[in-house]
Amino acid sequence: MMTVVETAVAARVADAVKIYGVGDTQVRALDHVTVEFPAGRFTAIMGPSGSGKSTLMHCAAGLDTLTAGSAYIGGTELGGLNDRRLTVLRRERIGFVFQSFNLVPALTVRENITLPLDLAGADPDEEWVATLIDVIGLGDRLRHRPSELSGGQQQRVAVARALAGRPQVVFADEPTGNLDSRSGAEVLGLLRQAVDVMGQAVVMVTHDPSAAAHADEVLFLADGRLVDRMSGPTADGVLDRMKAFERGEGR
Ligand SMILES: Nc1ncnc2c1ncn2[C@@H]1O[C@H](COP(=O)(O)OP(=O)(O)OP(=O)(O)O)[C@@H](O)[C@H]1O
Repeated sequence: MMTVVETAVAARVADAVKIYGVGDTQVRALDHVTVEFPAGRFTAIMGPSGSGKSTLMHCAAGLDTLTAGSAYIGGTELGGLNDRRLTVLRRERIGFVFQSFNLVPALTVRENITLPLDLAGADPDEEWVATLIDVIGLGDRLRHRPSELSGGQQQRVAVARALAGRPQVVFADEPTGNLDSRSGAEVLGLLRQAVDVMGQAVVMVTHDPSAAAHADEVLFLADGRLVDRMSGPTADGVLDRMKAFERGEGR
């Protein structure tokens, strides 16, 4: 019997076009982008300001809709879903980490972590939640509110929340943008662990070459197009590539 080895795709966009505005003010934020985000891999998205990184992430995650082309989470095409089903899909199959943490102030650390499961009406897998709490190192802070935590601690809670439902893919938008380098490195280490130990798919937008160096692959966007990719990135390698783009090479 033949064995077919397939890399599962956690998320992808095909021939994605996103146009904002009309007439003279029209902006083509994505210009025929095709990209796959494999399961069990950490992908970073880089590029100059305005190159379409956030747009790509938002459209891939069903937070915004494409003008043309298609976006999939696993085998599900997002364009075919109504608002209600899209909301359910985001809640059950995608984890989000934002630059500004976005924890619920009135809830405790523990309640924030299990919030996606509570909203989905799912019973938390207590063993899994305990593992996550252990990994983020905040076991003694479970009854605290977000305002009682440092930025780095809050972002570690946000990562645990994103992982709590074992989603098909985690999208992280500048997760280290508001953190000092040490807290940032802790958060990146957590995301890396989620990929290596849990087989999680992670997609991260970042401006920071040393953050991107934690990924398995870096995708480079310029003017809404995918212009390059780098496997096994190093911070220096990514920085050199970014500088080359700024000089206008390789477009
Ligand atoms: N809601 C919107 N309305 C109009 N234009 C928009 C909108 N959102 C983004 N754009 C434009 O689309 C282009 C891509 O924006 P996007 O935010 O995806 O870039 P980015 O690479 O994430 O930038 P940054 O690194 O500055 O966050 C930019 O020219 C931006 O001005």
